[in-house]
Amino acid sequence: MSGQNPTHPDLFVSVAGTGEFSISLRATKRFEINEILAAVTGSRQAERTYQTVQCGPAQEDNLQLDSDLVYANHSCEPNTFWDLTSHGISEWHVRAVKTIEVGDEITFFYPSTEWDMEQPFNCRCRTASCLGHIAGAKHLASSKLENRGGINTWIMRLSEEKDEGRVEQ
Ligand SMILES: C[S@@+](CC[C@H](N)C(=O)[O-])C[C@H]1O[C@@H](n2cnc3c(N)ncnc32)[C@H](O)[C@@H]1O
Repeated sequence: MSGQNPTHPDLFVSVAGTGEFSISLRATKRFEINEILAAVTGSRQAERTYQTVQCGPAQEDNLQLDSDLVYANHSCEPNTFWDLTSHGISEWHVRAVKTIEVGDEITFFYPSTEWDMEQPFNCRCRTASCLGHIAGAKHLASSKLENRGGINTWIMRLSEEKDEGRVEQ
């Protein structure tokens, strides 16, 4: 749980009870734009939960993270991209898309990995471009996803197939 046995204390730690969320992930070092924070590791599982990260186009493509990355919250203006596009799990990683200062919350855009979330929520990221309800990419227009960038390619593909009426998930 939060605060116990941190997995990457020199990079980030989970913090309980500060700000908007019960648990959030905070940087313990500064990261430059495009710097890789950490590998995304865990075990594949068929069940999708609010704590899994989708790692491919199928309903069964889910990853139960085995690190403090599991505490990363969603933001509509995130400071990281979770690149799970490569076929090899060993290449999956979290990359900074903004400069991240020590103490900043580390966030990512959940619909960049999640097609249809198990547990949608009303977003509390408080950013100017907040989308409000976050339920996964399936519930967003593909044009919106395209314009913002930082979306895994298989999510973009599902979104285009949905536009063409070819996906029923
Ligand atoms: C994997 S957990 C992230 C850590 C979580 N904050 C915790 O306390 O365990 C994902 C859950 O955090 C909450 N969450 C994450 N980002 C959020 C946001 N921007 N607005 C509201 N709730 C959010 C939602 O309940 C979501 O299902």
